[in-house]
Amino acid sequence: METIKSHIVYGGTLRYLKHDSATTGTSMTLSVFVPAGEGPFPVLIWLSGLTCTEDNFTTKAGAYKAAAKHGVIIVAPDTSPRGEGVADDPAYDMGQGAGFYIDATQAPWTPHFRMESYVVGELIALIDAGFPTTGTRSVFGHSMGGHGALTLALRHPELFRSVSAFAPISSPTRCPWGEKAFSAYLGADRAAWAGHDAALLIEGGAATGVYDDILVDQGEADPFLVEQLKPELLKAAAEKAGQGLTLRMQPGYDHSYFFMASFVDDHVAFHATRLKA
Ligand SMILES: N[C@@H](CCC(=O)N[C@@H](CS)C(=O)NCC(=O)O)C(=O)O
Repeated sequence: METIKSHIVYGGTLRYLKHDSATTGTSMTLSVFVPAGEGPFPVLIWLSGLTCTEDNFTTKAGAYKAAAKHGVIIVAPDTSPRGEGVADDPAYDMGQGAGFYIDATQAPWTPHFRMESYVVGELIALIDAGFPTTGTRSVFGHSMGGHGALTLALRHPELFRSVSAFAPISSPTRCPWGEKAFSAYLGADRAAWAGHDAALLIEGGAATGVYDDILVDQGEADPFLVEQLKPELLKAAAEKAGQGLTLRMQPGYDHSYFFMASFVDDHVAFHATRLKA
């Protein structure tokens, strides 16, 4: 792992890092905040949305004051493999910057687009080997990364203590962003899609009894709310399955990091409580 740059913030150390990933077959970038002190500290993984790199959350979310206060490491990976020789698409919602936290099964995406395996395998191992962690972790994210946080937590409940999301794509099999990405990365057979749909996973009882509560914040003035995000599908699924879900509709807030900065302290506290239980 190579350190690109490092800053002290709220007494802790924030590093931008780069490493060669065996999973994606590319160089991958990430940021890691480690609080002051020797630790060990629990880990909170952040997954960003469409068009983002590790930098958007790191510079805009304002999460490190709360992370320092609660003694939590925060890791923010890039949203996809990148570089020459990596498949891409001119659209903002496909290809580089739009990895959707799944392992592609279709050409031309298969060799590098393996973001599920990257996050739950290599990234977790890298952090536990390179930093003073307790070996416990939680996950949260925004939009495409909210979908990533929810689905990875539901698919791998043994790896995470808690999960939360901002404006998640609640049911990618039932919205244009998800239908487009899943068609390309997973193919036309919708049977392969269901296992990567948070609402369907919850409805099917994927992690019932594992997570006491799932915290979701959603801005009511988010331009993607009705067509893409559909938190009502998450809510209906949770009610049907008896899954704890706190969906907070936030009047006036949009889809931006200003919205997330306004509520990120609540999310860090939500996870810190569960990581230290
Ligand atoms: N049309 C927008 C859609 C993408 C978008 O809103 N991305 C969200 C995540 S889904 C984001 O976090 N953008 C980066 C930022 O606000 O820093 C764009 O191209 O920026």
